[in-house]
Amino acid sequence: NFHDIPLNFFLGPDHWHKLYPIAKGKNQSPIEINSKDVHYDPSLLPWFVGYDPVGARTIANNGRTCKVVFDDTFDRSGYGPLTGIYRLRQLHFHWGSSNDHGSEHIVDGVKYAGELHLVHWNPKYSNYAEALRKYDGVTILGIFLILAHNIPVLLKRFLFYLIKGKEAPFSNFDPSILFPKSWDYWTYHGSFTTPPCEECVTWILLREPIVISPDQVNFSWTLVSLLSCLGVGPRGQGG
Ligand SMILES: N/C(=N\S(N)(=O)=O)N1CCCC1
Ligand SMILES: [Zn+2]
Repeated sequence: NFHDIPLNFFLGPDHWHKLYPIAKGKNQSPIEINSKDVHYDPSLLPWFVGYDPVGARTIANNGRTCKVVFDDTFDRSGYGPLTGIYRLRQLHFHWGSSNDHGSEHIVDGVKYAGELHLVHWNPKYSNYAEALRKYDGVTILGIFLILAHNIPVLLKRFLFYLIKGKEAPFSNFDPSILFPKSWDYWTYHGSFTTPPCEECVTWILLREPIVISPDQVNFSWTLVSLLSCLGVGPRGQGG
């Protein structure tokens, strides 16, 4: 619940280590990617994904972001190129108060307007909580967002429709429809970017950003979120 987040969280990253010592670890995310320091690794495989749209369960506004939760009780959705198939658990967005910042990772000094994160965990562990304690427990797919003019206002409006702290049914959604054309990626080993900050994350960051335009946000998301709040959400063929 929004109010359960300890005050420490709101005091910002410099204070997180008081509750989460790992926040001062050596593999903390986000990082800045400098193209001149990136090494090509021929052993890395192209990555693939197979999301079952029926796996989407709810959409919620936790007061800080919009989060879509998926059914991760069995191998319904997964992706590589890591060892084994990781299960999609949730996706969420990061954005700023204007289009010149908002992403968590920075590329050659560029802050994108936002960043979409798809959080997956390794089912070789018995559950998500155990996966958080393992080096190869979690992988997060990060996609940079370029927002057309005045999108932050529209995103805030979208969040407004998802009444703060309210969760609404949401299904029949395949996140891969949001993916860019190129699936070229950078990868590194890091952590969650907010508490608990565990260093259990293999990051896969797509080099090509996606562009979100007002009509997309203003119409589809708002409509979907409104319908979700009213419990009407997209379901199967019924739409
Ligand atoms: N920081 C996080 N995800 S992120 N921004 O690193 O993808 N999370 C914290 C709790 C569950 C996900
Ligand atoms: Zn995130």
